[in-house]
Amino acid sequence: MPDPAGAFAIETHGLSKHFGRHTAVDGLTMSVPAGAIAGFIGPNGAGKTTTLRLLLGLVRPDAGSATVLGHSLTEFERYLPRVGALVEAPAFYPGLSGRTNLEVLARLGSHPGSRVGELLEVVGLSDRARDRVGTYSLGMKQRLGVAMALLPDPELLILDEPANGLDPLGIIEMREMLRRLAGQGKTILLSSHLLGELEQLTDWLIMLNQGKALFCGPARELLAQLVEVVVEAQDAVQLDLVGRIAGEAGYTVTKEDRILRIACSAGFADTLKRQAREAGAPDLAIRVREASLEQLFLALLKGERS
Ligand SMILES: Nc1ncnc2c1ncn2[C@@H]1O[C@H](COP(=O)(O)OP(=O)(O)OP(=O)(O)O)[C@@H](O)[C@H]1O
Repeated sequence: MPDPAGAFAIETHGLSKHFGRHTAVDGLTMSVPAGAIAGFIGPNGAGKTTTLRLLLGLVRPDAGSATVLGHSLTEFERYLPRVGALVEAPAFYPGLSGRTNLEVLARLGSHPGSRVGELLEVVGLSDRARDRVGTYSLGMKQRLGVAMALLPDPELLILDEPANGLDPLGIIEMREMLRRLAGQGKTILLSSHLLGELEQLTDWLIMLNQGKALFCGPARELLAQLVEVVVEAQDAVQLDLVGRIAGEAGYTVTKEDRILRIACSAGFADTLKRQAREAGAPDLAIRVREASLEQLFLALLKGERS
């Protein structure tokens, strides 16, 4: 959980990065509280990887400022030793075992080699630690990449799509591992397109679009912005009527057999119930529940584009 003292592990103010005439990060202001598992979401090309690379000192900003673990981006040598990252596909020696790869990296980075066994355990690779990395599956390589990021025993972990290419079991294992690491007090910032996964894992969310933050705050707060109204009826005419009311109000309506799902504000859910009754559709079963992160994501993007 985020640090109750309210300290931020990451803060950016008006951070910008251009590539030629293209603006990848556009005056981005965001924060990640210490101790949080923060999800970084946004459509393809929103600027997530570029932001993570800026935070890691891999590219320099054109404007704006940021602090990581209390130090300005310009003092990256002061905070980078306390940060573990998996941003680009990690490079390993394919002919060496997972264990030897980590031992070599520990020696190169002057990290204690005694941590290697423990880290292989943490990422669930102990059984295959003596096999050559060239024989590892994509998921095993991802987990070895996380072990590599953990070598310096970092306070902050920055992971770009760590569940990329993992099978469902691998995704669950990654989730449990990240929870364990957060339980040790580490701050984790991870980008992902797996919104259902982030919904289960994160307590803080940053949603990026075209290099700007559409939302930055507690995940609960974002999820509370939208509800899902589920309307059931035997009579298709009544369902169509409700669908029309919601559609005319600009909300997205999904229809499945005799069920309508409408992602809308809590206030509109009450309006919808009343209008449906008044319009002569009294036999509807209407339930209101919290919307999913995926619905919110689509609603926020739709709002931006309209
Ligand atoms: N080195 C670069 N040179 C030129 N353009 C770049 C470079 N890196 C990123 N971009 C551009 O900046 C924009 C943001 O890219 P970025 O990789 O940060 O997005 P992203 O949110 O991580 O996307 P995805 O979800 O697809 O990984 C894109 O339009 C991309 O083409």
